[in-house]
Amino acid sequence: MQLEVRGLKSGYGKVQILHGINLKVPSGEITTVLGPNGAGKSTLMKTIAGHLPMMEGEVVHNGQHLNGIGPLHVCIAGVGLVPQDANVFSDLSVRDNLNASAAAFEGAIERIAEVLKRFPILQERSNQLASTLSGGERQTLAIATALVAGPDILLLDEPTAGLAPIFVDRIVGWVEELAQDGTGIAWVVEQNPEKILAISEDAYVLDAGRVADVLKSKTLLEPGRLEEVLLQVHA
Ligand SMILES: Nc1ncnc2c1ncn2[C@@H]1O[C@H](COP(=O)(O)OP(=O)(O)OP(=O)(O)O)[C@@H](O)[C@H]1O
Repeated sequence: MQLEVRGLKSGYGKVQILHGINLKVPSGEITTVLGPNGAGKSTLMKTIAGHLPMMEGEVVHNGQHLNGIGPLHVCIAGVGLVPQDANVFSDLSVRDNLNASAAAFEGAIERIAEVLKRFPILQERSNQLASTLSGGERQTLAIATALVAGPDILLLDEPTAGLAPIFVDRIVGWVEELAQDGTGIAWVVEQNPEKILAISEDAYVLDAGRVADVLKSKTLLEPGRLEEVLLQVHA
């Protein structure tokens, strides 16, 4: 089981941002996506998830083509996205955010209990409005609402950005567990790269809408190597 992206081109209106991306997200592995600001990492995640139309290319998951089926059907097919921003309903409680996500997916109501067990902090705060959660709690809720849909591929767009180290460690730990349970993870990484590279298999380096390099993530943990790779794409 895996997600495969072939020759993907997309952008905003007539402005093309991605120029033929090839990417594999195998199940049970964490695949990182790195690159400078504006390289197209979020655009890639949004396009795979069906939030942006593709101009060309294919997204195939377990043999099913996801092109043009729209975000809800991409989720139903088993590919979930945790976007960088606006990833929870602020005016709803934690519990109602989970219920709202569950409403669209078969068997999802039963998964709420599993998800709350995985994230006890959300259980404790189930009646609290999402707008009053801390940044780390809100990101946890965003991940939890994606999990309620029962994805076997999860796209994470910088879920640890700006979080306190304790939440970074928790999220890294949870995502590692999800991968061990068989979920394929694509993780857009900017902050805390070392923690994520240490548990990831392949790293895709994006630059100006193209894949500049595909490396074994652990090689980027060698002193100075990550900086070197990112400087090369800036050159
Ligand atoms: N809604 C939009 N309309 C038009 N252009 C956009 C839109 N969103 C992003 N872009 C442009 O697309 C390009 C890629 O942006 P994207 O957010 O995908 O990059 P990124 O690699 O995720 O960057 P960052 O690390 O800063 O989040 C940028 O030039 C950006 O200005």
